[in-house]
This record gives sequence, C-alpha cells and structure tokens, in this order.
Amino acid sequence: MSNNDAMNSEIRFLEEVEEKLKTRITEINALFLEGEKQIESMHDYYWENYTEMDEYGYENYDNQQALLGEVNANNERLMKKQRLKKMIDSPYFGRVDFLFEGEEESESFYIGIGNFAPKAGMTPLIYDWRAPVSGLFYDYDRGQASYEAPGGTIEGEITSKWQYKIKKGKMVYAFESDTKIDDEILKQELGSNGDVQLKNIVRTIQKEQNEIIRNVKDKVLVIQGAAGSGKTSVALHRIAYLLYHDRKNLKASDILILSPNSVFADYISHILPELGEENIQEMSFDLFAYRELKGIVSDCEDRYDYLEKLIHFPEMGIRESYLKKQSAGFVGEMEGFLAVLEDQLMDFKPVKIRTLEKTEEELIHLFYFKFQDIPILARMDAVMEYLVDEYETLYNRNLPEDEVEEIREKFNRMYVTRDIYKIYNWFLEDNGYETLAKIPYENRKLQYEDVFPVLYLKYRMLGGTRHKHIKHLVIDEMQDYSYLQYVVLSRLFSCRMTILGDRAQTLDSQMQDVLTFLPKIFGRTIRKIIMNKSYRNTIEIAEYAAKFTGEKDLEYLERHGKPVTEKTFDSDEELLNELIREADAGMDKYETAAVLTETMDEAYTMTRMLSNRGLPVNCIDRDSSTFEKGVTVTTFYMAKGLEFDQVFGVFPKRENPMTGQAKYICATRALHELYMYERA
Ligand SMILES: Nc1ncnc2c1ncn2[C@@H]1O[C@H](COP(=O)(O)OP(=O)(O)OP(=O)(O)O)[C@@H](O)[C@H]1O
Repeated sequence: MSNNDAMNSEIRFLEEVEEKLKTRITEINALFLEGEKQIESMHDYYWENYTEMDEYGYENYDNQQALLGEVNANNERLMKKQRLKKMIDSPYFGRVDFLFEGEEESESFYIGIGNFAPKAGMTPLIYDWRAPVSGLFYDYDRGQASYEAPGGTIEGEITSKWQYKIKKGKMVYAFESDTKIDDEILKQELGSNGDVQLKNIVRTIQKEQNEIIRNVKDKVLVIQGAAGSGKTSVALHRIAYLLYHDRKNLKASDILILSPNSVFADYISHILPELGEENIQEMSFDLFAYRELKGIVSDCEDRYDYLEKLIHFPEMGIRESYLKKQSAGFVGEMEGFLAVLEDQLMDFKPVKIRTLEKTEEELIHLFYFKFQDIPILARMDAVMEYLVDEYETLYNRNLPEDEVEEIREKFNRMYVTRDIYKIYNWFLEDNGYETLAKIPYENRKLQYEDVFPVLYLKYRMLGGTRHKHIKHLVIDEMQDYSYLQYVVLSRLFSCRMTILGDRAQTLDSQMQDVLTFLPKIFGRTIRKIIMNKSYRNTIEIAEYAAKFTGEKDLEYLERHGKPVTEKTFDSDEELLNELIREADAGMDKYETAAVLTETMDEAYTMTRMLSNRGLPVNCIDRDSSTFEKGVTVTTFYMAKGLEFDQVFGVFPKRENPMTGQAKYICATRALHELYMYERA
C-alpha cells in the first residue's frame, strides 16, 4: 500500500469509529432514559403500595434491591457515556498489527483510553491501554513478541506499529514506526508547556515504566527513581491498571495514597478520572498522626515546622535529636521500657462487684496471665468485662449500664495514669532524654521528633486499628519517612503497597536510603525497581542539578533548552528587576513559573515584593490546596513533586546544611528554564 493509500485508509477507519461511537452514545442515551423511567415508576409503585407490603418486609426489601440495581445500572451507563464522549475527541493513539503464531494474516489492534465495541459482546474496535494485548504496544518493536493473556502467554510477531495524534476528532498525524514509543513523540510531549496538573502518559509509557504499571505479582513494590523519572505518573497509572484488572475485588475506595500535602493531592487528582476511574482517597501522614493523637496532646508540629527549624537553627542539634528518636535503636529502647512498664504503671487493689469479691492476687493473675496478650492500657477493661460476665453468669442477672461504667472507672483507677504523654515522659526520663514540659492537655504541643514515638507508644499500649478496608497503599516521597514511621505504617496496613521516591530528594541535609531498612520492616515480600531515566528536565537543567547530589548512572532524554542562569545580586532591587523581566518574557510562551525559596518567610517576602511591583503571583503555603497557572511563589519543600515551565531559585548567599538538597529539589522542578539567583 502506498503512503497515501495507507493514510486514506487510516482516515476512513477514524471516520468509521467516530460514526460508531456516536451511534453507541445515542443507544446508551436511550437506555439511560428508559432506566430513568423505570426508576420513576418503581418509586411510584413503592409509594402507592408500601402500606400493603407484607409484614416481614420481604416485598419492601425486594423493591429496594430492584431499585438499587436500576440506579446502579444507570450510573454505569452515565459513566460509559462520559468515557465514549471523551473517546470521540481522541479515540485511539496507537495500533499494533500482530501475527498470532500459526496464523497467516496479522490482526490490527487499535489502542485508546478505553475499550470500545459497537455492540456489547462484539470484538472491540479499540482496546483499552490496560488490556493484555495492549502490552505489545509498549513492550516491543517490530518482530517476535508475546503478551500475557488470562489463559497464558500468547506468542507471535508484530508486523507493524502505528502512532496517532487525534485531536477534536481530527487526525493530526499518523505514522508507522518500528521503534517502541518514538523518542520524537516523547520529546514533543515533554517539550510542550507544563500544565497546572500532572499529565496522563498513556500515549508514551516507556517499556520499563510499563513493567512497573503491569506488575501484579509483588506485594510491596519499591521504586527508587531519579527526579522526573515518572514515579508519580507510573504509580497512578499502576492504580488505574490494577482497578481495571481486578474490578471484582478492588474499588477506588480500597486504595489510599499517602501524599506530602494538599497541593500535591490536587496536582494529581485528575489523572484517574481522566483514565475513566474514580478518584482515590489521599491523606498526609502528619495530619493522620495529629488526628490520632487528639486526646493525648492538643497540637503537634509537622514536618514543615521541623524543616524550618532545621534551616533557621542548624547548630542546635535538632536534626540529631530527630534522627535518634526515629531510629531502630530508639524503638528498641521503647520496647525495653514497655517490657518493664507494668510494675510502674499498675496499682492493683481488691475489688467488689456487688457480692463478688476479687483479691489483688486474683487480679494480678488475670492481668499477667489470662489477658497478657491484650495491650496494657486496654487490658484492665478486658479483666473488668470478664469479671462482670462472671458475676452475671453466677447470679443470672445483668448489671445496669451505669453500674458497669462505675465499675469500669474503678478498674481504670488501678492504672497509676492512663495519660500516654506522662508515660512517654517516664520513658524519656528513664532513658536519659530531656523530658517534655509537664503541662495540662490544652497547652501540650508535640515537637515533630516526638510525634511518631508517642503514636507508636499509643498503638503499643492501646492497640491500633488495622485499616483492613485498605487493599492498596501508595506512599509517595518514600525517602521522607523515617524508620519509625514505616514501623507505624506496617502496624496500620498489611495490604499491598507501591512505595516510591528518590533518595536524592530527601528533605534533610543528607540523603536517606529507606531501602536499607524497608526489608527489615516488610520482610522479603519487597521488590525493588530503579528508574534512572529522567524525562522532566532539559539536558542543561538535569546536568546542572546533578552537581548537587553526586548520584551517578542517570540517563536523560535528549531534549535541549536554554542554559541555566546562575547570578548573584547585590541588592533585592536588581534581583527583582531581572526576575520580573525573565518571568514577563516567559509569560508569552509558558503556562507556569515558580519562584522557590528556602524558607516560608522568604517566600512571603518575595510574594510581597513581587506583588508590589505589579507581578501577579500566587503564594503556596501549607494551608493552600491548589496550584494555579501563572507565577507561584513557595518554598522548595512545598514544591516537591510539582513541576513548572520556568523556575527561579532565590537563595541567600549564606548557606546552611540543607542548602544543597534545597537547590537540587528546586532545580529539578524546572521543565524548560532555570534561573538560580543568590542574594548577597
Ligand atoms: N512515559 C512518559 N511519557 C511522557 N511524559 C512522561 C513519561 N514519564 C514521565 N513523564 C513526564 O515527566 C515528568 C515527571 O514525571 P513525574 O512527576 O511522574 O516524575 P517523578 O519521578 O515523580 O518526579 P519527582 O520525583 O522529581 O517529583 C512529568 O511531566 C511526566 O508527565
């Protein structure tokens, strides 16, 4: 076939697909309206007849179930319609022609964001990018290939591969390529301007990324990936893949992502809906801890408070103290303390439940032997319930609720204290650490270094709730969680996990490689994958950033841009003039720019100075929840995970131990242009 013929046949196929998509949407619309009518008439029937329904409620129940079934079916129709409407805009982006082993003619498989068959049960015209056969598109060039189908491995040969760009239903380009995902297309995608949200990458998923996305074997998958290597993108596409392949057992509400902050959560929030899935829950671990510690302390510092202190007071030993309290050694000391705590904590006294008397020895026996497996602060309750039960069985009568409560209090008074804050202070004192201020609940604010130790103590003493309903946990920025935080996480979640991060981006003066201790915590179920190729930055920016880390073996996509500008200014005036000039020039070509500082105070000052000079900026702090088009001012640590077309790093000339890491994180946020400014 000549090139022209091939193109014409592609355009005819596109037109055919669009026609069929429209017909299917019309059919679904009709079914939806029919469903609405059904629902309405079921409602009418119910209201007319519910007084006469059978007394046991069977008929009522059946009616409710039928109604629910119809409502769900209509919701599904609505979702399907939305998906198909999106597909009209761009129905597919790739095609593989595959010659099955033993066959004579190859079959064409078009690949898009969803499956599409003109009628239910018919062979699809388009295959979802997550379908088994679509793996061929991402994993192979022309030649021998295979894919995993539910029934086993399918062997054959790829005879041709095509890539398309279809926009608003029109073919922008279609070309046959014999390489995997053409680098030129990837460069085009990356060379375009940054969105205010992370993009979906289905068109250009790379082979090594695809391997991670389609991994269903490993219980705990740990991805160490360079800045901009696509870790977050891959983790989200993996979720979409898992949801597609295990629809029966896995729902979006069964998945939780631990993310650094709300801005980041917003930044990634549209990807799953775009891929036709519901969004998933997101939570910051610090916020979770804060909520869990209500009742023990009235306030807690978070990671950002800790970082600010670290930058402002590098000489005060804050880091050393934090690291100590997050270490395996410290957990060991807490365990040692817990092993001997009972003697210090308990003050047994004989008790009476009406006429049933129990001596101190009997209570001690129950407490130390019968119920020894129950966490210590929950154990007295178990002893009490056991004895109330004994009384009620003996006298064949139930005790009133309020009396049981009085008895419970009497038993609880056998604890010297139930205040975990006080108990933590005992531990600190016993082990030679500085103790916390002995103050009432309302005034207690935990320093960040104590937040997770106290939470650990709480779970060990009261027992923690296992979050059994969560079937998959995603931990982004894994390098920023401490040993102790992982120990707490492993107590809370026993599900499958995708853990991803970059040791070079640790929010500390030194890198932390969590892979040195994760296997100890999660066992041998861990699989580690390294992603070395960076996609975000131009070569100029990536090479500049690499100077700060000493990480080797990094690969870059050959995308060039403007050289990095490094400048020192004698006055704010000069710095602002230059920054505004470059940002103004950028506004013509780009969508997003960021001015990144080391501390929040510096970010507020920059916001004020830039606004005063008429540059509209949006300041992101820990209370922000979205990031917008235009110029953003924030700290390097709030900008983690985000990216901007232009980045202006504004740092004081005086360095502190965090400066290297801060500059690295700042530099790797830039897609096209990077300016590193210093104020004298
Ligand atoms: N296969 C791909 N095709 C197109 N774009 C990609 C691909 N992989 C990654 N990217 C792009 O590279 C950029 C970085 O991706 P992402 O934010 O997922 O990386 P990351 O490893 O989480 O980065 P960081 O750790 O630096 O925050 C994004 O713009 C993303 O769209």
